[in-house]
Amino acid sequence: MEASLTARDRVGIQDFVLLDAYTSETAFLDNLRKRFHENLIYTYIGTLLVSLNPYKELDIYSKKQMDTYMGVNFFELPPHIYALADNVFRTMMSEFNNHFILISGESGAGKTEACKKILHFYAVSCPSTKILNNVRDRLLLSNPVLEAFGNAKTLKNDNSSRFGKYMDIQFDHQGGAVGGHILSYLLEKSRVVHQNHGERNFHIFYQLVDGGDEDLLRWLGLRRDCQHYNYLVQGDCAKVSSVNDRSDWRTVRKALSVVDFSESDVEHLFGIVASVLHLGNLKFEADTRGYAALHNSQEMHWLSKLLGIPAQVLQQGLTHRKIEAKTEEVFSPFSVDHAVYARDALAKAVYGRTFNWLVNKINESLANVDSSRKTVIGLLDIYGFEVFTVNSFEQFCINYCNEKLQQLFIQLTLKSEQAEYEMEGVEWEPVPYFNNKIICDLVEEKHRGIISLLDEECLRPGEATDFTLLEKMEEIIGGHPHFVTHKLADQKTRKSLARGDFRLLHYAGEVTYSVVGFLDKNNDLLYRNGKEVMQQSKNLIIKHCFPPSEPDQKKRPETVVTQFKSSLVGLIEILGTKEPWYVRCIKPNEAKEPGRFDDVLVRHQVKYLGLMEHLRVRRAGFAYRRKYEIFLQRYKPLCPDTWPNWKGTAAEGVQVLIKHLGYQPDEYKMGRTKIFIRHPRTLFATEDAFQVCKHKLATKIQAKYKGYRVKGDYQKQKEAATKIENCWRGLMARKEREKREWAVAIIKRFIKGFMTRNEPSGADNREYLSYVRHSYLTRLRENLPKTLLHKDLWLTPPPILKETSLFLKQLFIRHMVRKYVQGITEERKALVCYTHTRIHTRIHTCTHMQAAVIFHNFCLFAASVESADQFHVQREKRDVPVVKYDRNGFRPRPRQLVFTRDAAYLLDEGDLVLECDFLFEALTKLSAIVDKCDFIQVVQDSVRFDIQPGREGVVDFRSGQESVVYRAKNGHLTVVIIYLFFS
Ligand SMILES: Nc1ncnc2c1ncn2[C@@H]1O[C@H](COP(=O)(O)OP(=O)(O)OP(=O)(O)O)[C@@H](O)[C@H]1O
Repeated sequence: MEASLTARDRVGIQDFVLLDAYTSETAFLDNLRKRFHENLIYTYIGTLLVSLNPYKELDIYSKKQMDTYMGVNFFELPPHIYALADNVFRTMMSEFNNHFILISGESGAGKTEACKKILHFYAVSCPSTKILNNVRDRLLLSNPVLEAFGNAKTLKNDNSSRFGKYMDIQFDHQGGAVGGHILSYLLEKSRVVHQNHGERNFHIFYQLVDGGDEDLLRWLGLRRDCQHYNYLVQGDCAKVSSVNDRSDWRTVRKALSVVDFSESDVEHLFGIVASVLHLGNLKFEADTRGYAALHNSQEMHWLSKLLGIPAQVLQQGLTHRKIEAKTEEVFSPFSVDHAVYARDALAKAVYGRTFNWLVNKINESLANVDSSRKTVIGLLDIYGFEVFTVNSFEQFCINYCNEKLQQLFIQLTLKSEQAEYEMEGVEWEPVPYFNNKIICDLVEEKHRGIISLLDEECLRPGEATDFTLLEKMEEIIGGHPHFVTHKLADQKTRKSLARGDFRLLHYAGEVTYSVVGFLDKNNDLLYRNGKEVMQQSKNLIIKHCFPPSEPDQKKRPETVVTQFKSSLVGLIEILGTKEPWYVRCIKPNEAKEPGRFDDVLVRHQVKYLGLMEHLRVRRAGFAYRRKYEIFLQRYKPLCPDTWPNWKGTAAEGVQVLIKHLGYQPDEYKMGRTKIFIRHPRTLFATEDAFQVCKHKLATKIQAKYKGYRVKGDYQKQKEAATKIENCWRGLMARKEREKREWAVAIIKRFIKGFMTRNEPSGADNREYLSYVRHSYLTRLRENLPKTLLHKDLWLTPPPILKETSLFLKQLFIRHMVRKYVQGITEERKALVCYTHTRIHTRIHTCTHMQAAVIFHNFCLFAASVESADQFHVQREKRDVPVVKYDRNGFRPRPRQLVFTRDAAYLLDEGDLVLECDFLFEALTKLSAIVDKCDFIQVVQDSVRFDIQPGREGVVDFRSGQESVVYRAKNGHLTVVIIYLFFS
């Protein structure tokens, strides 16, 4: 409710308790009308729910709506029948006590619909198991059965309940619906034999005739034609557009099997329904003596068959009354009128008792088999106050019932108000209200009450009539302030009262009753032999309804009003032990039209439902009361000390808050757990202040929330990033470790391979050797000698590749030679060829003498010459390779002849080096060719030359066993063996 305080101007106030002008009927109506036009059919008076019949389907009863209301605080959502049902259920579950919901209102106001909505809510919201679903189905399906037998079309309502109904739903400790029990009150039996124009008999008759299949109708001796039956045509409206008898018949048939009716039960039940129709068609004619005689042998045949009573017995029972004298029984014949009366009485009795049997049968099916502890919610769907133009015995009973319920309401409400004040420690303030006990007493007081007087008149011997009853009432209760008759009334009032009327001033308003028919209806006489006839029935239901040992047969049966009074006492006892909840239904217009709000009609009902009275009681003390926690939670933003959080107790918080708001001491009271606010205006002012502050707060909260969300997102992202980083690092560390392990294994293998490199290839060194091989070959490829002259610079092989290296070297030299030769130009070839030929030619002519002249003093010459022959031969075969050397790597060797431009630049690039084994011969030949004997100087000791300008070098020549060149300690280049230097 708090949530909707804001919308109060547009849609009215959701709780009448908050209506400032709570004593004004007009203000009350205004609020109802405002809400009704917004399709808001529910409004509270505290916890009482006022319900306006919308006469149209509203989308407020869906499963979604049920879910919305389930488990939500009563005042948090807009008023709804589901809110009430849920609140009752939750209170029952938390307090483990019994409750009842009293649904009242005039005919067509929506009581039965409200009852069904509550039942549906429980069917959906309660826990469900197979067994519970079974009970649930029975509870739900008992409705169409009861409606078929107990409802009828009236002028006010096409589906009017013609009985009061109290239904207990039993719940186990977990909230599952485990059983149910139904009590019915005051079925309008007279409808069986008589209907006003525009009204119908009970639905079941039309359903059977219209919907029953051919075989069934044939078996029951019925025609498919309602017009054929006297009991169905008096209202002249057997067909109603809003009622589909055929489909309702199917529903009822199905429901009967769900609520445990056996085939035989169903057979007997419809046998009785058909019997009532046959009874209605019985016609009496006066015989010659003026006594009633029966002629419809056809109807009698079917009656006899369906009720299982011999036709003669039936006939006798319907046309004679049994009179018991002292020693014998005498049958006195009926007049036609008496016979008709007896027939109708029998029809009413049969139907009425069958209805009771039906209720009992349903109760058997709903009975809770488990005797464990259970709590109960009762639904009382009972007629509201009835005020017609002509009010009769029925209205008297109904209005009496409402007086009793109002009594109960006052007791329970005031009791609970008082209990609440006491519990809260708030001083009890007496509530000014009208106590209707005085009217209840007027009706039910022993010996003096209307009921007593009525019964007395019914039972007393002599000529008692409705008018003698009226006189008696005038005599005994004539002075009562709530009773008036034509005779007792003042001049002004008398005009509105007929002679046979009496008026009661009920708590809800005055009602004028016509005394005509009171005695008859109260007697509801079924002649004794009518009962005895029925006791012979073979129909099991009739047998059950008319037991042979009916208590005290000889005593007069209890009158209707006494029975009703006793059942009401029973009902009040049942209700008195339970917590009350109320639904008051209001009919907005007589035309059953949606959207039409008839002020006069509604005002009338507001009055007769006692809503103003109810509101007065509720408002007697304080208009508003709430738990401190709830109040503080809503209004704490209005005080800087309580916003955003109050650290102390809720009660202290509320105290601080209302001090800040400037509440005056007489405006409120602080209870133990609740704050009580006397006037709605105090609350509304607080609410208005809250609305103003709410918008500012909303902006703040929104900003905070956004910040919080962003922060939250950032925090989440950060956490995620840290997680990813950790994972990544872990992964990398794992990889690094694996890499290292792998490297260590490789290095280990390498070292082991190195250590065993000279051993034969095996597991330990296979890899290493392969690496060595690969490495050597790679390096070799990159360091191959560039020319033939550098062939000795061949890369030293590892031991395992010595052989391979040698082989490769030979291959390479051969390859180089081939390349060199291929690279010699034709010109050069010619030159080399010429030189060779000249050397070759001249060498033969070279004499030993010439050589001796040139090298006469050279010690090695002789040795060389000695081998001259051999030299000759070999010389002819050999080529003389000419090789270019680079400066750095070259050391002249014996048998090499270097042609250089300048001795100072020995072995400059471009010098020609001639290598030959027969050096002396070659030089002799050269000297012969140039024809200069002094061309060759043999230097024995040492020779000086310029290494570079200004820097002098010395070469010392020495003979020795082995030809060696080295740098001596004195820095001179020392050449051992034969060395010839020429320039
Ligand atoms: N909440 C509702 N929503 C829609 N229609 C409704 C509602 N309540 C009642 N009605 C309509 O009003 C009709 C009469 O309602 P209902 O039978 O419940 O009245 P009642 O008070 O039980 O009358 P009676 O005392 O004659 O049995 C329903 O058949 C239905 O058409």
